[in-house]
Parts: sequence; structure tokens; C-alpha cells
Amino acid sequence: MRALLPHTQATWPLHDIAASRELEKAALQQRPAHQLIEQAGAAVARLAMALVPHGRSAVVLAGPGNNGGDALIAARWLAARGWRLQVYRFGPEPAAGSDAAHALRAAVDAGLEIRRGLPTVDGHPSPGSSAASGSGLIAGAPPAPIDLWIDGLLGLGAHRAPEGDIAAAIRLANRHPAPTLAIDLPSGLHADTGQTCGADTIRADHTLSLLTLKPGLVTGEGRAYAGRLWFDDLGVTPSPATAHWVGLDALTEWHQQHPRGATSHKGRQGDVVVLGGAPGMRGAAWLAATAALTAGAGRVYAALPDDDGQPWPARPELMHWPAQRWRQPQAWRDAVVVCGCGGDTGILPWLDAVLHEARHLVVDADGLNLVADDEALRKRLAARRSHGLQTMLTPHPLEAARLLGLAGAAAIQSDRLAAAKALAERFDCTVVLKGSGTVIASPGHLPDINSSGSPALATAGTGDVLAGWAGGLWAQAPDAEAHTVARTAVLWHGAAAQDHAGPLRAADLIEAMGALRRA
Ligand SMILES: NC(=O)C1=CN([C@@H]2O[C@H](COP(=O)(O)OP(=O)(O)OC[C@H]3O[C@@H](n4cnc5c(N)ncnc54)[C@H](OP(=O)(O)O)[C@@H]3O)[C@@H](O)[C@H]2O)[C@@H](O)CC1
Ligand SMILES: [K+]
Repeated sequence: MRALLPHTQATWPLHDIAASRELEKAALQQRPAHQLIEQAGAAVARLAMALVPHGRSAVVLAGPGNNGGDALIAARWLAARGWRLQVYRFGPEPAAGSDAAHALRAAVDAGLEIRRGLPTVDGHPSPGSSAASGSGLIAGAPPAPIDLWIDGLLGLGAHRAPEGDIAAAIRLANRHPAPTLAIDLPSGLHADTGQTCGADTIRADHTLSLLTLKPGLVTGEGRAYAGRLWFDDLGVTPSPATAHWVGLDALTEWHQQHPRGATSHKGRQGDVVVLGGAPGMRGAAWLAATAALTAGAGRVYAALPDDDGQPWPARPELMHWPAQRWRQPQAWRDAVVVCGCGGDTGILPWLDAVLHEARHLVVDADGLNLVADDEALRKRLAARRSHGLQTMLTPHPLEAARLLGLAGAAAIQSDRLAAAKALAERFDCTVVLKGSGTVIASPGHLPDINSSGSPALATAGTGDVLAGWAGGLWAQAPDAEAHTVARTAVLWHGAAAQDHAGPLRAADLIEAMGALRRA
């Protein structure tokens, strides 16, 4: 069993529902009946004991499927170690011969009292309870305080809004101050999308993902509901992943593969041109350009619409880019162009040329919106790869929706992995779909979900920093795949913010990212 959050050093394979079901099926065929679910329940009990070492009392919520089966087996183990348990079961009787039926039978045989209805909380019948107040494991014993809730209501099979007693039990656990350990998934969270199935979802303090790590735990709303993440593969060799959860090892790999040579000079570190920063939005271009510089690019230019030639505040290293230079593609087609970044419509005159010529192009913010609004530009973008040109798009969900012609961000958030893959296919390029659990998707690649980052990044300008940083890395490694550059930049960006308390100003983020390299 491994603790994965808040920091994961390693990159982990992720398996969606279909792949998890396949793996479970194969593992079940290779093992004696009910062995796998026994292992799963024992793993839950072990974690429960580790989490509350002095705990002696838990409420166990067991749903109708095998997630409930895991919970009943865990309850058996805990009872055998002297825990006082209130065990509640929800839903119909399990099918004869199923793992869930085995777990129920074994729990009853072990003398556990399995109750229906809603739990008694610290001796008081819960509001709306449809059952008489419970006494716990031992009939007649006084109600004990609760040290832990074990959530085995719904797991991989959750596909519709919890209702009735299941929904009420979720609300009860969420309201209660004792911590909750969710089995496999917080009940009500969708394993593939990380979206809630309805209004009631367990807000877990800990989640123990079993057999496979599910993408829904690490993107969308997953991080908000899963709490600290744990993983136990139950000794089963994983099948090929459907995505990866990228850990800090990918950053180490980048540093090893791209050392700054002892004899390096600025001419070898590549050029970046930031096209953006319309009047009133100069700061966005300043942030992107400063990020590219701090990432290590040799020369960084800012191509500002209506450039007034004023020097940059506190950043004399940045150079101005005369507009007429766009007319000479030979002067810039080998640079990385980072396009968007507060450019408003001022970048429009050059956008077509940039899409047509730039060998390495990062498109962010206003660049994305301008492309979304113009069919000719969309076609130009989609054709780039066939001309040997590489592109990285860095949309937030609303920009992604505009690019896909969808009504709003919710249409993207409902399945972030699918949306990122669709965008990557549509425009034949690498897509960085920002948000909690940023998704990196490229044609011919398994998608990656970033593991680093924190709410500290939810401030103005951090997107400009990401685009600029990606450009800066790419300038130094022009042969690297866009996907690898994107994954590295996103990981770096998040890692620098990881332990920051409170909001992180974008300019400070650049400094933190620079410091991370030196660390
Ligand atoms: N077998 C093994 O060895 C291993 C099993 N493992 C464990 O099994 C879990 C998957 O088990 P599972 O497939 O039985 O799915 P699970 O989520 O328990 O429940 C499905 C049931 O819930 C019902 N249901 C769905 N939504 C509902 C709602 N909103 N409100 C009410 N009911 C709802 C649904 O009914 P339906 O909607 O289809 O009518 C169906 O009856 C997995 O997460 C892991 O914990 C692992 O430990 C590895 C080893
Ligand atoms: K659960």
C-alpha cells in the first residue's frame, strides 16, 4: 500500500472503468473464489488501523455492490481486533455466489450485527433515520463515539445520482467531524471523469484506491473529494494503462536529458518570441516573456501590438520586436513563438503568418479565442502538423469549449480526458487542458494527468507563466516532442506552487520555478 498524495514522486499508470473491469476479470480468473475481495477488505482494515491507531470505533457504510463487500470484510477484520462497529448495509440483497454475497455471509458468520437504515451518530438517532437507533456491534452496548467512517457505499459502479438512504448516509458522514476513509472512490464520484454523479458525494479525508488508480481521483473534482490518496494494487500485475498520472520523476528525467552544457552560450539556448501584450495587457506578455527567460531561453523578444518602445519594468533582458519583422519569416520561423498572452485582437494581423510558419508554436488565451472564432485560422492550425510544424495549445476549460464549438466550460469539465483528447485530434497537436488535474493530450500518445499544483495557482497571470515557460523549455530542446515539453512545463509550474500557502502572485511563481531548478 502506498501513500500518493500530497506528493507523488513516481509516475503512475491510470486505468479507466473499462480497463479496471478487464483487469479485475482477469485477476478473478487466476485466483481462488473471493480471494481478491478478501485482500481488498483486509487492505482497508489495515489502513483504518494505521490512520487512527488509537481508534476503536467506526461506522461502516456498505452499499449494494462489491464496494460494500470490501467494507464488510474490513469490518470483520476490525471487529476481530476489538473495534466497536456500527455496520449499515444499503440496497438489495447481493446475488447468490457473488463476492458481495460472500462478504455479507462472512460478516454475519463472524457475529457482526448488520443494520439497515441510517446510522446512529454518537448515540443520537440521525435525523430522518428510517430505523430504530442502533447499538453498535454488541447488542445492548452503550453507543461509542465515532473515530472513523468507512465509506463502502459506491465504487466503480457509481453511475447515477445517489438518492434515498444512500444519499442521506453520505450527508451524515460529510457532516460528522470524524474522518472518513473512502474505499476505492469517494461514493458518488465518477471513476472516469472525476465529476460528481449527483448532489451528494462523500468528502473523504482518505481514499484507498484498489487494484487500479482511477483517473477520476486525480482530475476534475477528484482531488476535492478524495482527500489523501492511497493505493494498493492487491498484488495484481497491471494491464496497460489508459493514461498516466505524472509524478516529479518526469522533472528529474527532463533535467537529466537536458543539461545546460558548460560551454553553452545564449545562441545555443534558443529564441522565444512572445506575441501578445496589447495596451492595457502588457503584463501578460511580460509574465510570459520573463518565464521564458527564467526557463533558460537564450534570447526572448516581446512582440507587442502598438509597441511604444518603453523598457520593461525591472526586466532589461527582454527585447522589443519591431512589427515589420513578422514580414520576414526567415528571421523567426526557428524561434518558439508563444502567442496569445493578453494580445487581444492586436495580434490578429500576424496570427495567420505565425500559424503558417512557426516551427514551434504555443497558443494561449487570446490566440485560442481568435482561432476559435475564425474558420480559416482553425483550418490553418489543424494543418500545421502535416507541414512538419509542432503546436501546443494551452486552453482553460472555457477556451477549450470555444475551440470545440461547445456551449460552456461545463461541457468540457464533464469529461476532461475525453475533451482534451478530442481537441488534440481535432487540431492534430498537443493540448494542455488546464484546471485541477491538468490533462496533456496528443495524437498517438496516452494522455497524462499532472500530479503537481495547488489552489495557490488560481491567480491572474499564472497561465501566461505556463505558456512562456513551455516556450522557454522548447527553445532549448527543439527536438523534444511537444507532449514532453508540455508535460514538463505543467509539472514544473505546479511543483513550484505545491507548498505555497495562500494565493501565489504570477511574478513570484516565476521566481519559485527558477528556484526549483537550482534546488
Ligand atoms: N470483486 C473484487 O474482487 C474486487 C472488487 N473491488 C471493489 O468492487 C467495487 C466495484 O464493485 P461493483 O461493480 O459491484 O460496483 P459498486 O460501486 O460497489 O456498486 C454497484 C451497485 O451499486 C448500484 N448503484 C450504482 N449507483 C447507485 C446509486 N447512485 N444509488 C444506488 N445504487 C447505485 C448499482 O446498481 P445499478 O445502478 O446498476 O442498478 C450496483 O448494484 C470497486 O469499486 C471496489 O471497491 C475491488 O476491491 C477489487 C477487488
Ligand atoms: K466508496
